[in-house]
Amino acid sequence: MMELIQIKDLKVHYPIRSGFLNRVTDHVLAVDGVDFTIEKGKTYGLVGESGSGKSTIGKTILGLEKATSGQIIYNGNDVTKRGVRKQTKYNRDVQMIFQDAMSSLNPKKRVIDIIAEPIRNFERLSDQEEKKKVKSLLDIVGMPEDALYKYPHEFSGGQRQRLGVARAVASSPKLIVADEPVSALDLSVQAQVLNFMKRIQEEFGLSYLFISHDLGVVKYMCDNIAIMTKGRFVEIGTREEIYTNPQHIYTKRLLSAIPRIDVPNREKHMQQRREVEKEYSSLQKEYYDENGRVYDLKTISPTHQVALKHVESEGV
Ligand SMILES: Nc1ncnc2c1ncn2[C@@H]1O[C@H](COP(=O)(O)OP(=O)(O)OP(=O)(O)O)[C@@H](O)[C@H]1O
Repeated sequence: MMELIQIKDLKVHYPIRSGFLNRVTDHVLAVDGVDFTIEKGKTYGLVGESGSGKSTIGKTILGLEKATSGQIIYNGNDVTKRGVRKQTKYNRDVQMIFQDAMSSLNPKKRVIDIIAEPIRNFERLSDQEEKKKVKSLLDIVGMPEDALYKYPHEFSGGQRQRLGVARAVASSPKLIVADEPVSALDLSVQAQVLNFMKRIQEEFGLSYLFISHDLGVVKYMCDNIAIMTKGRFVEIGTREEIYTNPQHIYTKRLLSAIPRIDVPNREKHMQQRREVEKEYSSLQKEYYDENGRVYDLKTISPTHQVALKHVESEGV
């Protein structure tokens, strides 16, 4: 395996301020100690429900949020340090695609300026060269040349997402953080966008960090997957492992929630789902870690890095 970027014991805690002195009284443990590696040319999926900390990991890798502790190692450098990101090609090598291309594309700018922006940040091209480059990027994402001088509102949601991808690949990145890239799109358009994201991945040898709450989409896109809840990974594995042999009740529960449209198996699926829900709700025992923090069984897993000690419900 060829590793591109390594995340080590990453924690991102947001301060909560209160009282008339506006003192920090507590912290949201948005990301609370995760380890993973994204390989070259592969897609790493982060799955979990709203608020589990997925976006915070993405933003911290992009340098938009500050790590509280831990390391992000890229080409041997720890890029959680701002100075390191500036000195290296990191800011150029790591780009993003957002869920909502409408709000991430400047409505007052024309397509040529939107897509050329990352190029302008990193290299000086003549107007001619720049135009040629933007045209080729439009071609790569399957958009016509006459898009050059149009504005974002003149396109459909799927087309805007293509423009977002064209901008993300403009600086020839190595990694793209894609945060819910298709969630706002119609199902038929989702498939198109996912397919050309795959095509571009092959063409450029790109890696993706693919963030989604949709296990159907993740199965289609991701080679390795981490299931997240409350700032921690409860299960990590290859696509095969996660989908054919899920270990953690939380993963089983997410999988059983994928809607089934094949009618003959629907009743069987509903039965499995009821069983998972029953198992999930019957787990009342609690665990605590070395700092005395208490966890539900729901939120920890066999792969948990911290040695958790078991507390019988009656004993606490
Ligand atoms: N700037 C912030 N200040 C304080 N708390 C924050 C901030 N950003 C996120 N949080 C909190 O951190 C936790 C993780 O949020 P995050 O957005 O990473 O989750 P998520 O899994 O991406 O969810 P979603 O899919 O809804 O975006 C949540 O409890 C959220 O309320």
